[in-house]
Amino acid sequence: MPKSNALTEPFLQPRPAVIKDPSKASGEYKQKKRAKNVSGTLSRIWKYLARRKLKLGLVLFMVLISSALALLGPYMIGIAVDNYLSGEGTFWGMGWVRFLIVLGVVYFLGPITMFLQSVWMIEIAQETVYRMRVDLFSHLHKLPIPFFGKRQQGELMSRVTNDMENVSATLNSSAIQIFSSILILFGTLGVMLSLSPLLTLLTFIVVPLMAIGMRWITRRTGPLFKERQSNLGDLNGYIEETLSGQRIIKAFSQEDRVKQEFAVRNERIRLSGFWAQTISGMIPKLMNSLNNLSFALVAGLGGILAINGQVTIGVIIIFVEYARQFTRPLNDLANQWNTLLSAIAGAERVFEIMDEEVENKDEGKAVKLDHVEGEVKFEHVSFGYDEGRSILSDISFEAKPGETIALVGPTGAGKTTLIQLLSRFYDTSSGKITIDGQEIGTIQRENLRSHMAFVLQDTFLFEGTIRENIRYGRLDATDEEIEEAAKLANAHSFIVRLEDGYDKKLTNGGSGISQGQKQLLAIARAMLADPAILVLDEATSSIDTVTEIKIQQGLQRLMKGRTSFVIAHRLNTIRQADQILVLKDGGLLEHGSHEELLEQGGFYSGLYNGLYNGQDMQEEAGD
Ligand SMILES: Nc1ncnc2c1ncn2[C@@H]1O[C@H](COP(=O)(O)OP(=O)(O)OP(=O)(O)O)[C@@H](O)[C@H]1O
Repeated sequence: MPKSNALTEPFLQPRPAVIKDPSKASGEYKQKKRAKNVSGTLSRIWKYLARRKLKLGLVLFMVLISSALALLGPYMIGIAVDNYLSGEGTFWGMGWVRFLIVLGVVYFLGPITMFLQSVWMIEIAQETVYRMRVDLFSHLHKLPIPFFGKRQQGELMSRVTNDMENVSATLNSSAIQIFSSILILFGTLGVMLSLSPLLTLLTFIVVPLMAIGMRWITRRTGPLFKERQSNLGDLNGYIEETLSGQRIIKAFSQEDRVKQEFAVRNERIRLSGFWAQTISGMIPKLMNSLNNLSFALVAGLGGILAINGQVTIGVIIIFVEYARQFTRPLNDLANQWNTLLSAIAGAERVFEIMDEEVENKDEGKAVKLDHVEGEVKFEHVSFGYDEGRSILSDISFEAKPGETIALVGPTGAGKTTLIQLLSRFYDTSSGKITIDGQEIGTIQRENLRSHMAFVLQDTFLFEGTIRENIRYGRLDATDEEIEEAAKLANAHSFIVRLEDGYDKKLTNGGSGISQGQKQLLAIARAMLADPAILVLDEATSSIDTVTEIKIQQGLQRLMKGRTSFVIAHRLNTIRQADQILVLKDGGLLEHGSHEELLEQGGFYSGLYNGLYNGQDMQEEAGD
């Protein structure tokens, strides 16, 4: 049996329902804003940042310089005024021209250092987030199928996009701004105290008022912003749901109802957004007023102190400037703090995924099979998705290389589950499954799956050309091999009739081609992969007779010489199978060829002789 080296089609889990209201649907979403382990998360972010230690050092150096320059400018002006008034004529030992030049340099260098620190920090931030994104994405793809079964797709998406974006934005500016704000704040305080403790006290008298005012406002805006976020999530979920359910909405003429529901959700955002923005818009006004109050106090009381000779005019000028200056970092700190906390929470959510155990964690000692004949054995296999609920129990059978095994049974009997165990998307609870005598638990998962191909009912096509989609079966296949596979699969004739032939671009999961054509492509893909073991889920949807015949022919060629497991719906397929496994309630009820089972006169023969009069065996079995 030839060997393939690529999985032909991911064994898709059914798409989880879209979150209607993320704040309700997932407890996790609610906790999103707060990190549980801030120091642990910060140290992990640091590990990424530390790769650019040198540049980071430069950034910090620039922050120090720019903060020092921000303090120096007003200080120099104050000194100059004092020295001028006292008629000293020199300023720090300099003539006024030199002094002005130095002052000019101080004010000129300030923005330059800020520009440099910001550009370098953006570079570090973008690289850090780039690496984190790469790690997260590659980790996501190593996670086992059960992980995806338990998670909301939208929620996972939001971690890769929103949370990463949050981290990115914060690293870009907030982190450095917070650091610089703290430096300026303490620097200002230090210089002020050294000049006049009394004036410092006067200047800072407004700080508690600011704190009280800010607290009053944020207490009101906090819940409003949260509500707005949650409403936004709700609206996003609704838009996603209605877009993916477009056909159903149109088919049931639900457009008006959908519009009304959208309007209700949209209105909720408008209201919460209005109040959140209006109340938070009061912050700058409050800050401004208190700033002016501080200015008046320093100017007025400072004047009295100056008359009494306790401080100089220059010192008052320095204080007036600083008073204006220190509210900015205070403001920044208040603004950036929340952003920082939410970014840490976002990073934590990203790391949470990275900490999930990967599928091939302990595969170091696992074997790799270069060649597979296709002998498959199930020995007393039992399994349950959740503890305490058995789905398959004590299944035993043997498939010889090249045989076709039809899986028959009512809906929910466990046919898909059996296939999932064979491809090790899930591991058995007890018993063992072997391929060519090798227990599958001891084979590297990727290697195991490379010997299998899947043709499922719902063919998944990626955005790209038809050629690329077939090549998914084996990435190193030549164009000739792709065409050869398409010919064998009976897909070639329809492909060449398309406008761009093999180069036709497929979008939206292959919206431009029919269901039957999609299946032909899936067969071509599997043909190209050339696996020893094949998994087929026969389509139940009705396809026109000509295409149906083409699919059947393609499948016959594909199955030839390969061990094939078919979740069979067509009587023909079932009749021709070497073995039929009749599953019922998770157990192997009957097992044998079509003739043997008819002779047994059991469930299968009952189905066949009595109930069966249509096309779909599984449907009848379920009734
Ligand atoms: N990811 C899962 N987690 C929990 N239970 C599951 C999961 N997938 C399937 N089940 C349950 O396992 C049982 C068997 O499902 P399975 O999909 O194997 O049946 P099936 O025979 O393939 O049905 P159908 O013919 O309808 O596709 C069902 O009761 C189903 O609810």
